[in-house]
Amino acid sequence: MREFQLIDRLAARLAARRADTQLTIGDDAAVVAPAPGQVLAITTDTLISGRHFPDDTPAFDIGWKAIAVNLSDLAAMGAAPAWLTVALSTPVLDGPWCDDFVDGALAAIGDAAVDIVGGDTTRGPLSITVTAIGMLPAGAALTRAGAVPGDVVAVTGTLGDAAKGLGLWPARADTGGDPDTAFLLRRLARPQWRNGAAVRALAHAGIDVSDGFGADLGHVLAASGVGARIELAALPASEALRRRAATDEERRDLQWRGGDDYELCLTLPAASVDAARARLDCGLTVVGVIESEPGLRVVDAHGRRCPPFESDAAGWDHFGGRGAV
Ligand SMILES: Nc1ncnc2c1ncn2[C@@H]1O[C@H](COP(=O)(O)OP(=O)(O)OP(=O)(O)O)[C@@H](O)[C@H]1O
Ligand SMILES: Cc1ncc(C[n+]2csc(CCOP(=O)(O)O)c2C)c(N)n1
Ligand SMILES: [Mg+2]
Repeated sequence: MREFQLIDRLAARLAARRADTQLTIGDDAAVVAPAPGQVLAITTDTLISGRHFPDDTPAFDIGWKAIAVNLSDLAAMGAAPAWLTVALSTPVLDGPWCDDFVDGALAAIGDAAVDIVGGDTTRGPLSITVTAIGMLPAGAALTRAGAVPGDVVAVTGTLGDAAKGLGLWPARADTGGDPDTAFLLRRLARPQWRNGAAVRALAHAGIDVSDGFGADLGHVLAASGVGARIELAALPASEALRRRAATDEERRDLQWRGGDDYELCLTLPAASVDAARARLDCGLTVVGVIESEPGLRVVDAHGRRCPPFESDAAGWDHFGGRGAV
């Protein structure tokens, strides 16, 4: 297949759904019309084969993940997603692979009113860069800087599943029939972006958990100039992770520093938690409280401090720790 055959094929599959998409794939740039009074939230994330997903990941899952991680960043800002561009670098133009990739991308969008309005296609090592644009009312963005003492810290869904899935990936041929393993692998391959826009007005601060819960919460604390007390035993874990983690220590470590979860970490008044939970379809678990004293205080079920979890070197860093190799 040639480059322009691919683009024609994409254009045929990606008809605009939104009335405010004025010009989509096919020209030098897309043209979109944000609603009056709304501001745009813009984010971009690259996925590199072998670094963000195993080299032998199916095309559908790569398409899914490339979209989901970007929609997760918009969710963390409380923005309603609207437009995406998808830049694909690939060593070969393989029609069925591209069809599966687009199937996965569209599945990650689901029934959200989001248009893929453009992109780029080049030959090179497999990597995908998505830019996502969302809308929200002026002045209403859910930033990392809004946490205030007395807020509770809450997290959607469960933590640690994707990191466990990554550990299980190499032996999946032997264990793929096991439902817990299948669940954990799926959590890695197809992260679910959360409906951050629905809870924007209830929360004070938000971030999505990509690098690890401890590290990403640390970004909120630093930006807000506050600290937090977190109860390790309160971190939400799936039944699959509870069963598949060899020890409680392994489970806690994966939950705290695993990354790739794409859950939302929110700070909000305790009185708003039930309302926020009712607007989400994924659970929302209170794991701690924001305090005025800077720093992270992590306690176990007996109220004892857990210093290893308080280190700020816990998360994924492409140029340090686990990410440096
Ligand atoms: N090369 C770059 N040029 C300009 N800004 C950058 C660059 N890399 C990161 N940033 C900005 O730095 C901030 C933090 O980026 P970071 O990638 O850590 O956040 P994130 O996108 O939420 O995390 P993740 O990539 O794990 O999803 C963002 O505002 C991002 O736009
Ligand atoms: C093959 C393979 N090796 C390692 C990982 C783990 N991983 C890679 S990037 C990242 C943080 C988010 O990335 P970014 O900060 O670039 O958004 C994490 C947790 C993976 N998913 N696949
Ligand atoms: Mg983020």
